[in-house]
Amino acid sequence: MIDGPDISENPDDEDPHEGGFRAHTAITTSRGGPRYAEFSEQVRTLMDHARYACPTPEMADELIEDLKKINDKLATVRIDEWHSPAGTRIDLPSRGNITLPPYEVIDFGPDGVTTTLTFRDFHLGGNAAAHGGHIAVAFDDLGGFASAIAIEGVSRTAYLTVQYRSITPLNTPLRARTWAEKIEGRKVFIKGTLHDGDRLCAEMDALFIKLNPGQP
Ligand SMILES: CCCCCCCC/C=C\CCCCCCCC(=O)SCCNC(=O)CCNC(=O)[C@H](O)C(C)(C)COP(=O)(O)OP(=O)(O)OC[C@H]1O[C@@H](n2cnc3c(N)ncnc32)[C@H](O)[C@@H]1OP(=O)(O)O
Repeated sequence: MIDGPDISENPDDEDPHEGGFRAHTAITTSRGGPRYAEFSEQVRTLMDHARYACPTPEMADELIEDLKKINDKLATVRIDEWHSPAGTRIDLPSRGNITLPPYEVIDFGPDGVTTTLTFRDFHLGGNAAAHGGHIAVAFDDLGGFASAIAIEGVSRTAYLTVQYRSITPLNTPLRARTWAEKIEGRKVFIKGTLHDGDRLCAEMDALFIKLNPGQP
């Protein structure tokens, strides 16, 4: 049975994973410890710098050694996707998922989800503008979020189209809104907008399908 969010801090307390998708959306605020937010921020900053860095060959040698050490350390604490902090820490930008453009939820409910979304240096597409693919990534997650709220269940994206209306700047707090426009059986039609102040940057039109119990 697909239910709403599961309030659980202890991974052992959670329902077992059903089918190919999790049956409950875990809500956690302590996984990864009190400094997990700082850890995530350091990873994002690393990606920002890496995007623009041009190391000398000597520095590349050093960086490779340093990064190897960090990767070896991280490899010792890898766990499964259902219990990792990334994706479940609802107190952090984008639920602690560093692969997503960071957003902070301002409001969510039956009318949809409103967030402040900031594309970083590593989301560069070209000419100081955000990459269109990253904009679609943000819409996919925020569309899935709005769908989850609307149907109180888990859905997958069947299609997602983005109209890029004007340049989306980096390092600028933007306003993203997604909402369910219509629900027909398992079909959840989601709309979204992305604004820089009053200026419309992009619009999204998507269909999410509510998953059947156990459906991957
Ligand atoms: C206090 C704070 C609380 C915070 C709480 C936080 C909550 C946050 C919650 C959540 C946030 C996370 C959000 C993440 C979101 C990410 C989502 C993704 O990226 S998903 C990965 C990409 N998508 C795929 O990989 C799908 C691949 N495709 C499939 O698996 C299937 O095709 C699927 C499931 C989409 C549909 O398959 P079928 O077998 O279940 O259903 P069939 O029968 O084919 O379709 C059902 C209906 O939909 C229509 N349909 C299906 N696909 C369509 C399409 N592409 N275009 C138009 N219609 C389509 C069909 O014609 C049918 O319509 P008729 O019922 O006959 O009217």
